[in-house]
Amino acid sequence: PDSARARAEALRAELLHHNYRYYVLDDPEIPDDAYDRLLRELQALEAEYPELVGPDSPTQRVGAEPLAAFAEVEHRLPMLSLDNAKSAEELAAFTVRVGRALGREAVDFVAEPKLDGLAINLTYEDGVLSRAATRGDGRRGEDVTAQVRTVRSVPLRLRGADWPRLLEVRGEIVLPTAGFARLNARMRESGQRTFANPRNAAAGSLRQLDPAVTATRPLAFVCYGFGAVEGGPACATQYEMLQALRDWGLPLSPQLERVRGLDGCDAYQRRIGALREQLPYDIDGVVFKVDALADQQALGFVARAPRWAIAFKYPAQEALTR
Ligand SMILES: NC(=O)n1nc(-c2ccco2)nc1N
Repeated sequence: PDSARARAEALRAELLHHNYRYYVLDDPEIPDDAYDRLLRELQALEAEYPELVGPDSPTQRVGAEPLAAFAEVEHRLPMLSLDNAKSAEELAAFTVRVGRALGREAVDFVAEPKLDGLAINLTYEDGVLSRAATRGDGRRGEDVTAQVRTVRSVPLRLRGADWPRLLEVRGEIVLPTAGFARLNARMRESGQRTFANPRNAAAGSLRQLDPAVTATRPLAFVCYGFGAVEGGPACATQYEMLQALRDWGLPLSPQLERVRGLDGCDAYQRRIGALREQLPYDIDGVVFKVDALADQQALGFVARAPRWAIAFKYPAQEALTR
């Protein structure tokens, strides 16, 4: 059934594109019912010709039967933890230390909000999502592939071209504040325990053995880095690498910026601190990373935290009665 195969491939490509428009760009091109009609046509084709079903098919978001437990997986490269700066003085000390170690005055940093969710590692092989794992202890985490496949802003297949044959993407799964309130209301109605905060709700939703339950939770994904990379374009800076991830269809923080020196970092942390309540999800600070990858290599790490990055933390938000 070559015509069926061709039709299924065309539908898959079209549905992946519309999923990207809606869930990653938040800018759909077609109405929901048109999307559902395409999805139902593909589901019917795949039911008639099961050999057409691939792991990147949008019909395979809510996948297999739940496993009895989570498998453990080892990250190809450890997932780092971040050193904290809790004051403008400590942030200044970080930028001075970095400038001195690099023998340079104004160092460029990549700056972004520090999302307060669950850190995960996505593995794309030949452009197709092959595995997702929690951070765990930094070296080993839990295999949550089936659960992460239900998160619509995680692409099942990379867009664009010349992506690396192996690409590990690091990011945060969050439960946006609006969805968190709706979820707790649903939990109360069904007599279940509510979640204390969106971070616990995201972790609880991902660490559900049954992916069908995860699929009912309004989770979002924002990527902020990469792990093992084999092949693909050579990038000299963190910012270039993040733009490449964006081109391949991965969602980045809208507040991602490049800033210069202490003044740039300080202005950024003030700006995001003023925006904090308006952001759609919880953040517990901002993160600054030295932009040039050669500088990151030169600075290396202390224990597990890199010398080339710092998290500037805000005071904990008053425990809002959500
Ligand atoms: N949570 C969060 O938003 N993070 N976490 C990192 C990170 C952790 C280790 C290296 O980078 N970066 C950002 N934006």
